[in-house]
Parts: sequence; structure tokens; C-alpha cells
Amino acid sequence: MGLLVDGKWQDRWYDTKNSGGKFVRAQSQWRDWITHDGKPAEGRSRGFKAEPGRYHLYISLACPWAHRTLIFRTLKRLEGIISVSVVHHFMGADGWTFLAEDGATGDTLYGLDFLHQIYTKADPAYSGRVTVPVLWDKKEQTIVSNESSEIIRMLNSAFDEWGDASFDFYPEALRGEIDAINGLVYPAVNNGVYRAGFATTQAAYEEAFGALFSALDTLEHRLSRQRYLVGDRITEADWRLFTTLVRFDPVYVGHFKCNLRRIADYSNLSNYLRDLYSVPGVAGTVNLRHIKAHYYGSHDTINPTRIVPVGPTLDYGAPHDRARFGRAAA
Ligand SMILES: N[C@@H](CCC(=O)N[C@@H](CS)C(=O)NCC(=O)O)C(=O)O
Repeated sequence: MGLLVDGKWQDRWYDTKNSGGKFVRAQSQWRDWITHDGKPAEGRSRGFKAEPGRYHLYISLACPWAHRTLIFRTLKRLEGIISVSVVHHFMGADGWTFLAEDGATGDTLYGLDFLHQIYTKADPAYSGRVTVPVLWDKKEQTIVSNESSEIIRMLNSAFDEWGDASFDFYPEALRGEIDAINGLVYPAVNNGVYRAGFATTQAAYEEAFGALFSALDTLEHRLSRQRYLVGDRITEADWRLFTTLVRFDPVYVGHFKCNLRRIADYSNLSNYLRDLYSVPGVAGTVNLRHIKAHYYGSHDTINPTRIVPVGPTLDYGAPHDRARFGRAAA
């Protein structure tokens, strides 16, 4: 685990000294947009035009943020339009690597060894964290974006000429509600599990823990009345929650000490999780081996023995009861 300083790799764990033991996630630094016409998005100076075959995703199958982008690529039928490299699940002193073992593909574009070399290829003087996902432009040989919440919005619409335009996970009329749900789910749940797990003081952990379970209780109640987070159709808000839920019982309960309740103990959330898992194409994006091996193996301040627990028994493919709300709408 480390970061780049003026283009030089340094092996360093997250610094929580100046934040009272709280884990504070750094802002993603690459924030350009792919658009239909290639004009720069508002407030940006670089433009990237949507074109088949031009872009590439660097992802980890373990990472919930990268997982969002893989789900959108799959559901929008962009497999033939946007290529992918999968990093190795172990993130050690070199950060994410392209060791092509155990389901990782290696760097299928340039044959590099480490993900940080992709960042310095784009900017030799880059300073900051080296995270997945990365949306890469093969033509300009640079990073378009390393912010998953924005990459999924691009995938949702910019490539509709070639992908499946019938799915719109961020429809105009629902944007306000989707943004409001994301505003609850991101800090308390998606990032909340990390804030609990990476806290280095009891107080910081308990604060994150309380907010996490209070948000899960709210979501459980919401899902007792409707099939999806924003009514009767699947939206971006559901996929953003899904990638945390799917990791919760196998990893966050134990490794990040989020153990007040399991998702399995929440009737609506667990059925909802299986409902989303049953959407064609989604199960193929979930790799529990990479998920468990990454977290338990890579965070040696939390799990120095790197032993990966054998349990729990999980069956996300089991039937769910969500059809009681009516048919699934795209
Ligand atoms: N805000 C980013 C966060 C991405 C992120 O933190 N990814 C993690 C993996 S789950 C990572 O690569 N961490 C490496 C590090 O922080 O050094 C996004 O949503 O795209």
C-alpha cells in the first residue's frame, strides 16, 4: 500500500494522525468526461469523444468502487466496446500489481508490472494515491477518470450508440431522488465500512459503526415498501449499494468489525441483494475469491497473519422474495 509523490512510488499506509484516528478518503484527481461529441464537459478543458475500442478500464475484482464500473460495462453491453485489465488481488508494498495469476489478467495494454506505472505514464509528476478503477484512453495514452461515481455515469449514456440504450440507470426524472439516496449510502455505507475498518481510535470506529447501522436500518425499512431504492426500477443507487452489500457478510463483518448485524439478518436487504444478484450478467461480475483474498491478505495492520477465513457459507444465487412488489423494470 502506498502512493506516488512527484511521480516516485512510496510505500505508506493511510495516515490517520491528523484526523483523530479517522480514515479520510482522498479526492480522486482525474476527473475528465467522455462525451458523445468529444467537447470538454462543463468546467473541464480536455475533451474525450465516445468511440468504440478507444477506452480501457483497469479494475480490481475485489474493489467495490471498481466493481460498479464492471457492472455498468456488463449491463450496458459494452464488453466489445471498452476493454478491461484486472489487477492481482494482493495489494502489498508495490500497491496494485499486474501479476497475471489467479484470475488477474496482467496489463493487457502495455505489459507493465504495477498500476502506479499507468499513473506515471499519464503524468510523470503525479502525486497522490493509485486507485482502481482507472478509465484509460488508448488514443491519447492518458487517464480520463479515476472516479467510479463519474465513470458509471459516462458508461450509462455516452456509449449508447453501441451499447444497450434501453437501460438508463440515471433517468432525468429520478436524478434528485437517486442523488439523495447516494447522499445517505456513500458516507454511511459505501465509505462507512472503510471508516469503521480503517479507524485507528475507538471513538472514530464507533462513530462510523453507529452511522453505518443506522443507515442500514433506514434502508431495510425503505425496502420493506418498495422493490428498489428508488421505487420499481433499478437505478444507479441500487448498483452503488449492491457492491458494498455483496462484500458485507464475507468481509466487512469480520475484517472491518461491522458486526452489529449481518446482511443475512436483515430480511429485506438480504432478499434485495439476491434480487440484484439475479439480474442477468451480474453474478459473473462478483468474485468472492478476489474479494476475500484481497481484504484479508492486503491489510496487514488489520490482519497481520493474512489468514483468510473459510466462512461464512453464502448463497447469493438462492431465491428471493422481491417479486412480491411486481415485475423487475429496467
Ligand atoms: N473515489 C474512488 C475510490 C477508489 C478506491 O479507493 N479504490 C481502492 C480499492 S477498493 C484503491 O485502489 N485503494 C488503493 C489506495 O488507496 O492506495 C472511486 O470511487 O473511484
